[in-house]
Amino acid sequence: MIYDLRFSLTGIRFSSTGIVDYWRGKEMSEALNLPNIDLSSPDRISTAKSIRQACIEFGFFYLVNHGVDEELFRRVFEESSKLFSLPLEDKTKMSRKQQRGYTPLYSENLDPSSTPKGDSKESFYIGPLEGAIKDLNQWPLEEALPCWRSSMECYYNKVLSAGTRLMHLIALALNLDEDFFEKVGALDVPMAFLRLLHYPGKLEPSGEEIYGASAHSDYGMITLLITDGIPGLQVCRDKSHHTRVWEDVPNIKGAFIVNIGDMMERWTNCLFRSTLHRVMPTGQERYSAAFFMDPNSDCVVKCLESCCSESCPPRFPPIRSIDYLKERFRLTYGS
Ligand SMILES: O=C(O)CCC(=O)C(=O)O
Ligand SMILES: [Fe+2]
Repeated sequence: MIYDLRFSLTGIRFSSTGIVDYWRGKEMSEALNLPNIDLSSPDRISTAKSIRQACIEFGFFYLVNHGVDEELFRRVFEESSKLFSLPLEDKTKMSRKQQRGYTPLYSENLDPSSTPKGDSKESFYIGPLEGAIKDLNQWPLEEALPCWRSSMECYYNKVLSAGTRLMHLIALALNLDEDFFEKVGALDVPMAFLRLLHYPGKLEPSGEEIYGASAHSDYGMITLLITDGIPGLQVCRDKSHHTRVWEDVPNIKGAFIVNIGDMMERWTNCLFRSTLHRVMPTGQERYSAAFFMDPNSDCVVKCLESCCSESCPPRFPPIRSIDYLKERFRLTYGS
């Protein structure tokens, strides 16, 4: 028997894979209360401790006082909406190549075990703006969208700078020197991707289970996400449990929602968790922008000494960042 009470935002579903999904909605008092991390706090030691706690407990937190102003968030969403409103033919001219450019509706399936159709979202990726690979980016024609490229470049650079400051605190949170991630070469030219996302409100009727983004964890070091405030994002804190409990992540205006990715989980031998999350369609159109901050291609991600011992050996072998990312993209897109 399949119960699908998805649109009530509180429900239970027994899927064909035998995994039981249960999710808590707004009506219940237990809305997920993620910690707030203040990036500009002068008390860096206490901030690092709070980050450590948040990464162990949730793998998610809000980041405030990060130096990227709300007016720029607004501009990003305005320009993003202009791009997704272009005729499909124009968007298709910028189709995803080398992980840059446009991906159409249903082209990506983050969790093939749950839904064969693919996710109901379209997206646009912007890769590193520095180094030899900067020219791989694709941009809409300036005549069509005059302020588009400059707005996105400005946003990319500002989030990268906030993300780099956050990585210093994450190093402190792991009892490492604050420039540890620079020293291991993760941040020279980080493989940072800005991904604009658009979830259409109305979907064509389908007999299949459709997600905005099906259950997944992010691949890299950290992700800094902003949303337009429309709900839908949910996390499952215990991915290994047979019953998956999904909790809504409320938006906080002006704050980044930060989460730990799989490569950080590998670095920390699962001390910091890369938490499963998804986006449920609510019938409302939704925009978000995820900034995936991943290590420089050649950086080798290897269990930190402070995170392993004889009784707790490394769970993953060392891997080069680019090799790990390529494999994950291959599994997601089939290419
Ligand atoms: O749109 C969102 O709120 C989350 C998107 C996401 O998780 C992703 O693109 O990896
Ligand atoms: Fe994600």
